[in-house]
Amino acid sequence: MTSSAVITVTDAGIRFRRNHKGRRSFKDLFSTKARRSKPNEFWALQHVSFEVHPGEAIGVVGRNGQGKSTLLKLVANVLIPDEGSVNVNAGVAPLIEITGGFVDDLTVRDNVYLTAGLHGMTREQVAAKFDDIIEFAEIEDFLDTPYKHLSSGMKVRLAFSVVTSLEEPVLLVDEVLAVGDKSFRNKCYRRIEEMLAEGRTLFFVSHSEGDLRRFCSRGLYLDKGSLKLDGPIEAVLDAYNEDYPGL
Ligand SMILES: Nc1ncnc2c1ncn2[C@@H]1O[C@H](COP(=O)(O)OP(=O)(O)OP(=O)(O)O)[C@@H](O)[C@H]1O
Repeated sequence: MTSSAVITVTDAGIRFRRNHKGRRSFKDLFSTKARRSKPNEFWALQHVSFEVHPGEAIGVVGRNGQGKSTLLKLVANVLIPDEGSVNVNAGVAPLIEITGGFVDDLTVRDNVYLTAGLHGMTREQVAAKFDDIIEFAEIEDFLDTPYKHLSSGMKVRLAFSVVTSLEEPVLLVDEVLAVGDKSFRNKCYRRIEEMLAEGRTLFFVSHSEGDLRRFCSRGLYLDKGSLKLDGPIEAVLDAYNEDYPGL
């Protein structure tokens, strides 16, 4: 790892089971690695290596199911690789799986405090930002509403607003901009641009070429669980379009 890298992924691999019945048994916990059963396992990612430097904006492209979200979860430390390593030496604000970080039965207000608190913000720091977070999400009238009663668009607004208010150097965004309406999307674009101007590092999964070209200078192209290409975003999109014309 070079000293300036903020993310270093070295020969990382992760495998999943295709069905729940195939889950490892309790007995497997006590078996040696070689003797464990491996029903229906497959490698969602394998032999993935790259480094990211502070301030880079990286777009992750690939067809459905090729490991993009899995890669972001590895960087967010939500998943641990089965092979190789993923080192992230900065705080990460993850906007991945929208409903992930929020608690259904807590109110909007409590969820904001909880999520920001989990990322190290004090109550005072959250209080100072609270009105801005709610105003950006445009959910002033729902502060005491349980999170589960928000519409799906409102959930996205809240998640985007909270996560981009965290003072973490690395921002992970997985396919959320497609969900909001047009005016909200434009606000999100401006906020991402502000964050990039501040020198933060962006990891961006999207199926929108326009969004990828707008924010990202570098691309990672995942195909069949491998990192097929790591290069300038234009070259990565060209390669992807060539492999899968008309998508
Ligand atoms: N927790 C899990 N358990 C089992 N399989 C999983 C799990 N998470 C992901 N997978 C599988 O791993 C593969 C990669 O999934 P992933 O969500 O990373 O793809 P993706 O490239 O983000 O796809 P999309 O563009 O559809 O969002 C898929 O085959 C998916 O079914």
